[in-house]
Amino acid sequence: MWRRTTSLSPLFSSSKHSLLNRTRAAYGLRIWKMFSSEIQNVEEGGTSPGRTTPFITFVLGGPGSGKGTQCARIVENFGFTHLSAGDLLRQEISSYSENGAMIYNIIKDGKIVPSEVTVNLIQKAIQSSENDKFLIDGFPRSEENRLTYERIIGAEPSIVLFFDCPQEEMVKRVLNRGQGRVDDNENIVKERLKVFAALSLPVVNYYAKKGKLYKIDGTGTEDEIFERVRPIFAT
Ligand SMILES: Nc1ncnc2c1ncn2[C@@H]1O[C@H](COP(=O)(O)OP(=O)(O)O)[C@@H](O)[C@H]1O
Ligand SMILES: O=c1ccn([C@@H]2O[C@H](COP(=O)(O)OP(=O)(O)O)[C@@H](O)[C@H]2O)c(=O)[nH]1
Ligand SMILES: [Mg+2]
Repeated sequence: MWRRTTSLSPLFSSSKHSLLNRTRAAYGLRIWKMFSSEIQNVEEGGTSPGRTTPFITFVLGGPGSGKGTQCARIVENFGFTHLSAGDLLRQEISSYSENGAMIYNIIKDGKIVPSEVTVNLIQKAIQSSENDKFLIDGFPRSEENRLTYERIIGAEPSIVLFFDCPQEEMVKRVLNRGQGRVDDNENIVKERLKVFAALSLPVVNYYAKKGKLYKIDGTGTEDEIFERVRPIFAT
C-alpha cells in the first residue's frame, strides 16, 4: 500500500522563496517573459500567434488530497485559470461527446483515460482562454500522460505543486465529498489510490528531480493549507 512520501528533493521552501521573488531577485523583472518562454512553447501546439507564452502549474496529489479546493483559492487570490482534467473529462461525458461513453467506463473503474484524449481537451481549453496563467489540476497522472503532453503541447510546466496527504484522510474526504461522483465510493477510491501510487507518484518524483516540485503538507484546515501555498505565488 502507498504511504505518505517524506523524502522528495530537491524542494523549494515555499515560505522563504516565492516563485516570483526568486525569479525577480535572480534576473530582474525584464527577464520574466524569457523565464516563461524558456519553459513553455505552446505556440507550436497551436495557440494564437503572438500570444505571451503561458505560465503553467501542474497540481498533483492523490484523490481527496485537496487539489480542487486549493486551486479555487489560487484562482481567487492570484488570477489563474483553473483547468481540472477530471472536470474536462466529466464534461465530455455529460455532453454526450464522441468519447463520452469510453471516458465514463474508465472513470467509473478508477483507471486513466487515454493520454491523447485528455491532452487534446487541455490544449483546447488553453487555446480558448485569454489568460496566460493556468493551473492544470489532476494531470499528468502517469509518465505516459506527461510524455504525451510534452509531445503535443511541446513544453514543460513552469512549476508543479504536490499535495501530500495520508491515505486515511484522503479516503475520508472522498467519501464525504457529496458530489455524486460515480468514482467516489470505497472500492474505487482504493483502486484510485493504487493507480496514484503506481503511476502518478513517478511523475511527482520526476519533477522533484528536476527541481520544479513544491511539496505541500495537505493536512489541516483549508485555510492552513492555503497559507502554505500562498508564498509560492505571492510577490
Ligand atoms: N483541508 C481539508 N480538510 C477537510 N476537508 C477538505 C480539505 N480540503 C478539501 N476538503 C474536502 O475534501 C473533499 C476533496 O477535496 P478536493 O479539493 O475535491 O480534492 P481533490 O481534487 O484532490 O480530489 C471535498 O469535499 C473538499 O471540500
Ligand atoms: O488526467 C486525468 C485526470 C482524470 N482522469 C480520470 O478522472 C478521474 C477523476 O479525476 P479527478 O482529478 O477529477 O479526481 P480527484 O483526484 O480530484 O478526486 C480519475 O480517477 C481518472 O479516472 C484521467 O483519466 N486523466
Ligand atoms: Mg479534484
